[in-house]
Amino acid sequence: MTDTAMEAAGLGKRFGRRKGWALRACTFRLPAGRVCAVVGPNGAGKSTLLAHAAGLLRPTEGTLTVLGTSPAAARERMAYVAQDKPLHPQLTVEDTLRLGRELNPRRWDAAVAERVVADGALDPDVKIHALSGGQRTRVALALALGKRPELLLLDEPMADLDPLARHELMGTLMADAAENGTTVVMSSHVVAELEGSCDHVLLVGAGQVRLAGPLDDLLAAHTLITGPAADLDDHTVIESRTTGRQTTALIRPGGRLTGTWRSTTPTLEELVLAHLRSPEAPPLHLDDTVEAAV
Ligand SMILES: Nc1ncnc2c1ncn2[C@@H]1O[C@H](COP(=O)(O)OP(=O)(O)OP(=O)(O)O)[C@@H](O)[C@H]1O
Repeated sequence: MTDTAMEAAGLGKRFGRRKGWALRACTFRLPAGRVCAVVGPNGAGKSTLLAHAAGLLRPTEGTLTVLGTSPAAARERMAYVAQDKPLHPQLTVEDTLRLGRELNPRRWDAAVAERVVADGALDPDVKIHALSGGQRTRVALALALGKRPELLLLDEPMADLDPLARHELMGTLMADAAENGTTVVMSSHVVAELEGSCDHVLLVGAGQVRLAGPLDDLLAAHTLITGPAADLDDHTVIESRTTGRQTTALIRPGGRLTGTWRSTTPTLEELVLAHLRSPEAPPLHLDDTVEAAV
């Protein structure tokens, strides 16, 4: 078993010569056993990255390894829930789980798959095409968890779910991942919900990795300050807003903070929002990759 769940070195993807780069020069390392949030604006490259990890796309340049090997070689040991949750529409819920078992005879955990379906009060005899989007998500997650993956790739898994189902399924997912040491890589736009679940962050913007590392380290590297407008030249300013004489800024401190600033550690949401609003902010890698803080 490797201690690295996913590693990219100079990963780049271009869909056709006339298109721009969907991913470019992406270098990061994700240790095994982490719950990693992949965040970024629409079109940033999150799905493209996850599809590479799942072995559905091949890099134009650079490399991406998962579980210490190529995505193709690791296919049995990982599960991938794509954004559109492709399932066979004519199969019933029960048939779908049976297919999951037949396709994964050595690893299949019927108990967890059946529990996820039962928690949503889904009729096992109903056909997939008759399910709502959220119910289909539940079946897709049941299939993925039933596979007992070492690496679980989830592309916006919660987007279709109502808040209660989202809360309940996130709880199931996190408890299951913790119990089995599963690495989870999950893209999402609902950053506030990731706060209590993820312990690693990959922020992608315009195809590049802008923040990478353990959540606590990334938060600790930033400070949210409020106070009378003053010179911040000694620090890396990610975002700064001044109203009247009051400035609020998210910075990477370059030394001791002088002056009358009130300072706090940002939340994940504050960290992500500031970086989304400031696409020119310098990247920060705290994940042991060769690319150090720039
Ligand atoms: N099959 C494809 N053919 C051509 N271009 C593509 C293809 N898939 C993605 N792209 C382009 O690659 C870029 C990244 O897309 P991607 O779907 O990875 O972004 P995303 O971060 O997942 O976005 P969203 O948050 O909207 O789901 C976009 O510019 C998109 O148009």
